[in-house]
Amino acid sequence: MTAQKLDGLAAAAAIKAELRTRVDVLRERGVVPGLGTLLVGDDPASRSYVSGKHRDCAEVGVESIRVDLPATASREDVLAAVRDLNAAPEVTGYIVQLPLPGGIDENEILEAIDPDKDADGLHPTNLGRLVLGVAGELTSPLPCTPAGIVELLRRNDVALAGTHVTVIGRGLTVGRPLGLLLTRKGIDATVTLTHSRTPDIAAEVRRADIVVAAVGVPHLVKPEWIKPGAAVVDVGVTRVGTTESGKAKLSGDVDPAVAEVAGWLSPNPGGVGPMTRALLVSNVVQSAERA
Ligand SMILES: Nc1nc(=O)c2c([nH]1)NC[C@@H]1CN(c3ccc(C(=O)N[C@@H](CCC(=O)O)C(=O)O)cc3)C=[N+]21
Repeated sequence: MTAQKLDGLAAAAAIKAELRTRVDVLRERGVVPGLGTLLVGDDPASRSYVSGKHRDCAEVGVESIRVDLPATASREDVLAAVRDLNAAPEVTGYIVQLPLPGGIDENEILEAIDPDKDADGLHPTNLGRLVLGVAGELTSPLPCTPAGIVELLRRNDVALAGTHVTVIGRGLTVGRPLGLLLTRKGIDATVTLTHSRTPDIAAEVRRADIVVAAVGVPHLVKPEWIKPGAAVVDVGVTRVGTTESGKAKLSGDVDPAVAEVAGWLSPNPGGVGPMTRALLVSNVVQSAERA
């Protein structure tokens, strides 16, 4: 057996096509959505992610505003840049690329973002709205990777209601908010949220209908762990070296042999990454529509 591919590039392209129509409607009303990015330092992976976000915006007709600070920037420099982005009328939503260089308190920076311009859905007010709103429509921005995972499954007709989902990883951007999202009314999955101190992760994965791996441990998830036919979503990426031509060699959290047991598998790259970016643009368009 070989798993069906959860194609993130295809799903992201469909979402971006839908967003383009919404952006055209906004522009006719004189509203131009704009995404700001704040990047501190020169980590090559972060640079490449930020460039990808600007490319997506251009495809959809969203303006983008790029602010880059050197790795030596102080807490005050970063807070000043955040205040400028909060005040800039052409920025309808923005992100502060994580991780920030050591010594800068990320939570303090996230709290300084205007929640109405929080394109990542990581401001405490918006995370709080996700906690408070178990049912009904949420108009606040959702964290992009969790929302992208749910969209990727939905667009591939992988049912969520009544299923058991095991999430590996409790990080701020994926595991923790994903647990909240999947247990909302209308989605109705049952979630086991595992982490580095979980005694037997393999046992928690074995009973899952859907597995989401978001830890950044190369090939952690083994085929013997997977219930035959389960859907497996590979989120983590780790640089494991460089090719002869100098390109980064990347490894996901899922052993490729899982494809022989799983019913669905998201490739990595080409799975969750493009979905994260599409949902980011979606948050920016949504905030421009609200304004
Ligand atoms: N405030 C903040 N928000 C984020 O959303 C955020 C962040 N900080 N810090 C880092 C992580 C990582 N992340 C990725 C997004 C897209 C790809 C992506 O599109 N990857 C491509 C390949 C990468 C490439 O071609 O360069 C793929 O999976 O196919 C990867 C990683 C967002 N993050």
